[in-house]
Amino acid sequence: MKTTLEVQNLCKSYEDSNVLNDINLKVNEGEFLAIMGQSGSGKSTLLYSISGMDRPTSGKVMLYGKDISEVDDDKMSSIRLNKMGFVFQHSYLLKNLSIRDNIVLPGFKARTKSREEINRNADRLLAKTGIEGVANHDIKKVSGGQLQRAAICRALINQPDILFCDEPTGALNSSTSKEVMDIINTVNSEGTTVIMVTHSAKVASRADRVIFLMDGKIHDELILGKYNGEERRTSERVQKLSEWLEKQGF
Ligand SMILES: Nc1ncnc2c1ncn2[C@@H]1O[C@H](COP(=O)(O)OP(=O)(O)OP(=O)(O)O)[C@@H](O)[C@H]1O
Repeated sequence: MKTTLEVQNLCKSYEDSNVLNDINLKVNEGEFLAIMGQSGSGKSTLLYSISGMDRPTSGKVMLYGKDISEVDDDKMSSIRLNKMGFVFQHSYLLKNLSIRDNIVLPGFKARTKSREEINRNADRLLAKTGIEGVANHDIKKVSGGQLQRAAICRALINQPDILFCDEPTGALNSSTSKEVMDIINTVNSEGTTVIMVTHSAKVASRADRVIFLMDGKIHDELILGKYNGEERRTSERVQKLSEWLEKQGF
């Protein structure tokens, strides 16, 4: 199995506090990894340090075998634009653009595909996420769930190798969360590697593997295997994960 991302001896400090301490982690191609831990345990710091949004203090981050921890800022921006997609708790869509224009923008910025191809990709993503009906709407005139679907489309417009998600359902109600997680599972089942930070056992139960951060280290991991959406198995996964989280003191 191919390794998409490998983290070697990663440490991250802010002034005099060590947030991450000698993290080693391999994420396989097509894997869905969830990162959990108490508030302040360093989950977002880990996500940002491995996705080039922030720099590790020491250690290496290898993307398909190439060290990206020390590339210059321009190269890192290009890697983020072309190889990585990002979804956060809030959609951060641009207010003066329509849903569709927000989605195609990173496609035009990347300058690797023709206008026609970018538009075709946008149409495919809008249909896949069920928001084609609001494509030309102002972002102030759609629901929170539709905004988050649009954020997922925008993250996928350049067909990234990895989708990084930081609390992607944190601002959504439970039925909208389920719909957004169904989309993320579909994207993953089509081959995109997903790395997601979440507080929620229900959301993390969609992942293949969950790691638990404590004291700046990976304290434990739980293998859940591929999610198949079947109701009974979903509740078994949540149950197994909740018991494991209880053991971690969560
Ligand atoms: N830019 C920064 N400067 C200084 N300290 C920071 C910075 N970013 C994060 N920290 C500190 O690093 C620690 C880990 O923060 P981080 O946001 O990664 O935790 P988290 O597990 O994602 O928390 P939460 O679940 O509350 O979002 C915290 O103590 C935080 O105060």
